[in-house]
Amino acid sequence: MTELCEKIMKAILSSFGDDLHHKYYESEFGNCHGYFRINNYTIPLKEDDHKEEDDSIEGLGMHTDMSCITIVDQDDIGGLQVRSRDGIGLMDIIPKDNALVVNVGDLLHAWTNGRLRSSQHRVVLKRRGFAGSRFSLAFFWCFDDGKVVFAPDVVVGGCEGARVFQSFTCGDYLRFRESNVRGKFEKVGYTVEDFARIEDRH
Ligand SMILES: O=C(O)CCC(=O)C(=O)O
Ligand SMILES: [Fe+2]
Repeated sequence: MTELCEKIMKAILSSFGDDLHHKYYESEFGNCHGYFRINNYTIPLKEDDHKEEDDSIEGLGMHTDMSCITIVDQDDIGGLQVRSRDGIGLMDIIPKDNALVVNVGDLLHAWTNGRLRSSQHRVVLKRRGFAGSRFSLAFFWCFDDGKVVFAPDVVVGGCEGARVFQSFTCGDYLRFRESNVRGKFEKVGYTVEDFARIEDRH
C-alpha cells in the first residue's frame, strides 16, 4: 500500500510539471507513513413496517479524510458515496472486483493549494433482509506530525488564483480536528478549509 501511494503521489507531481517529482517527492513526501483501519458496519435489518424513506441509515457520517491519500478496499455490499464537485450531488461508488478507491485527503488538498480536492464522503447502509456486516479496509497515507504543510510556489502558480492556504503544522491540524468536540463527530465544517484557508481569516 505504501508503494502504491508513493507511485500515485509521483504521478500526481509529474502531472503538475515534468521535474516536480524529482524536486519535491523526497523532500516533501519522503517521510510519509501509513496506517490501516478496518471499518465494520452493522447492516440494519429490514422490518415490515418500515417506510421507504427510512430505508437507509448513515454508517459513517459525511467527512473528509485527514490524510494525503487514502486507499479504500470496500466489500461488495456498497454504500460509499462521494459529494460531487457542485457540493450538492452525491455519487455512489459501486464496488468492483479488483478495484480500489483512491481518495485525496485534507493534507494533500492544502499542499496542492486546492488543485486536488479532498472530497466529502460517507457510507450509507440500506436495510436488508439479513443480519450481517459491511467491511472496508482503509489505508491512510499521511505526513508526519511535525511536517509544515505549505504549497510550493510552482504548485500555487499552476492554479488560476493566488495562494489559498497559509502554512500549518500537520500535528496542529490533527489536534484541531481531534480536540474540537463538534469536529470529532461533524467533520464537515471543521476541515483544513476552516483551519488554514487564508480568505476566511481576513
Ligand atoms: O467504508 C468505506 O467505504 C469508507 C471508509 C472511510 O471513508 C474512512 O474510513 O475514512
Ligand atoms: Fe473516509
